[in-house]
Amino acid sequence: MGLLTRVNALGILASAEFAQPALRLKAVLESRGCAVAAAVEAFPAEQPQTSHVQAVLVLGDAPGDPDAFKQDGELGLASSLAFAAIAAGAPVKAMNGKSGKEDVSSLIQDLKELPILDPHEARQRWAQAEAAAAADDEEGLEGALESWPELMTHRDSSGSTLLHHAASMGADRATSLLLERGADADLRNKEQATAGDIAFRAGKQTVFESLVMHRLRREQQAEVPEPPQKRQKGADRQDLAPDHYLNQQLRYEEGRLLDADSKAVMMGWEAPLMKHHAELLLPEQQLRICNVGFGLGLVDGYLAEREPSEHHIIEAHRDVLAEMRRRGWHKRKGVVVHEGRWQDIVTQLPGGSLDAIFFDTWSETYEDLRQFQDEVTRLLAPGGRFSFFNGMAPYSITEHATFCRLAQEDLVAMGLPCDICKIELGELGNETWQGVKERYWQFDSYYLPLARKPPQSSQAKDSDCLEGVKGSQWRCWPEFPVRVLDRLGPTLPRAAFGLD
Ligand SMILES: C[S@@+](CC[C@H](N)C(=O)[O-])C[C@H]1O[C@@H](n2cnc3c(N)ncnc32)[C@H](O)[C@@H]1O
Repeated sequence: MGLLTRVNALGILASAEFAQPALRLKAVLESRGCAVAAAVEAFPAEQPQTSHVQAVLVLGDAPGDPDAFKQDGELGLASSLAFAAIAAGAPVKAMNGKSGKEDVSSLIQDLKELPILDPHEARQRWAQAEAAAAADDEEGLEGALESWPELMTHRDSSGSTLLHHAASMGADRATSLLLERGADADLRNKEQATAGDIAFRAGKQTVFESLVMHRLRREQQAEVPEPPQKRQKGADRQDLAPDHYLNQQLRYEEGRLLDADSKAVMMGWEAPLMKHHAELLLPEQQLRICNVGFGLGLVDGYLAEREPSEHHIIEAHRDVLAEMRRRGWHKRKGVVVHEGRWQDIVTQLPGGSLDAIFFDTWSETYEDLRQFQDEVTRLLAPGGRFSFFNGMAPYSITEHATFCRLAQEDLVAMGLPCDICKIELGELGNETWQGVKERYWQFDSYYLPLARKPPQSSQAKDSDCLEGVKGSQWRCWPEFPVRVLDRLGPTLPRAAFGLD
């Protein structure tokens, strides 16, 4: 009861037998100024009056229809708000059975009689918790959360949670406490920034790292991978099936390769990056390289300049293969073009037959990259190098750092420690993206991964990652790949990347 008088946004999940009490309760709460997102089984839902809820009431026994709350539309929206709040640590109260119905009735009665919470008092409670979070006052914060658990899911007028405030001040103990209590680190404020993004902007490395690692551990524990976050260049929310892309007609225009939907498969601005990848993959002549994904042929051009003894190219798209033929790649000395998907080709290449591998496909997810990495260990000769276009999750630096670290952890587990070379890319400018449906990159810094298979001989130097290219900076494993002082440039809205 105390809780219901304090929250100003409540979620209700009710089974059909509790429909009437749930609707009466909703009406009385709304009359007291509390926004309600009610998902009532078998009852048409109204648009929730709120975008987040602070506490959840579960009314009734299990719903008759197991999928009752998963539907599209308002019912599903209201229930997903409630489930998200539960996941974010919101207090939950359940009432069921005959006594539950009686309890709801008396609750309604009591609410009608009770004075409405003084908004000034509510603001004071929030201010107290926010100050404790920002000051890294663990005890004060714990006390506030014990008394008012709904503060865990409260948002202020900027849409920020306590975790955002702790992160902005670099309050690491408060951040850990909030995360331990289930605070949702994915929540975005009105500027679409997560707590991690805020820590980055505020220059708080320790808190940034702990939020990234928290996100990473969740990712690793997720039974079902979360596709939108595992976004390789171009993979869209639905994770386009590769066949779909392969059946599209592509067009080469003004230094770009576009798909049928005008999404950019590859763009000329990546040329300096491709050059860096090529230089680092082939530090000397007469090495054996395999590149996956020809695109504009930029990286292959730079690789060829370094005179490899064998140059394998795997390419799946007929339009790209036609362009390669037109440009004479099939007849080049030392070049072997493998026509088809890498998934069907790499297993046929002999183990230990390559000194370097580059991977840059399109419309594939992190899972595909990980699957490819399984083959890399087998294909590389001792001392061999592996790199890939690192365009993962470009819409948020926290997400990007999470995937950089995930890839590093996956690679090291396969015996391929991976260093990161930070390249200053500079601002790309809006004009770069004109005529392209969605962006696939935004940061002024690029985190180039270079994994190496340990050499057999003990004489091999292991410091050669530090012989970086001009203007580069190395973060050698296990150093953290992203630093809060790295220049990123202005942050773009997620819509620029085709996300909500
Ligand atoms: C981003 S482009 C590569 C750009 C290239 N690094 C360059 O420097 O121009 C991606 C390429 O991967 C190809 N591709 C996509 N999926 C593939 C797959 N499963 N196997 C082989 N090639 C694939 C695409 O057709 C496209 O040519």
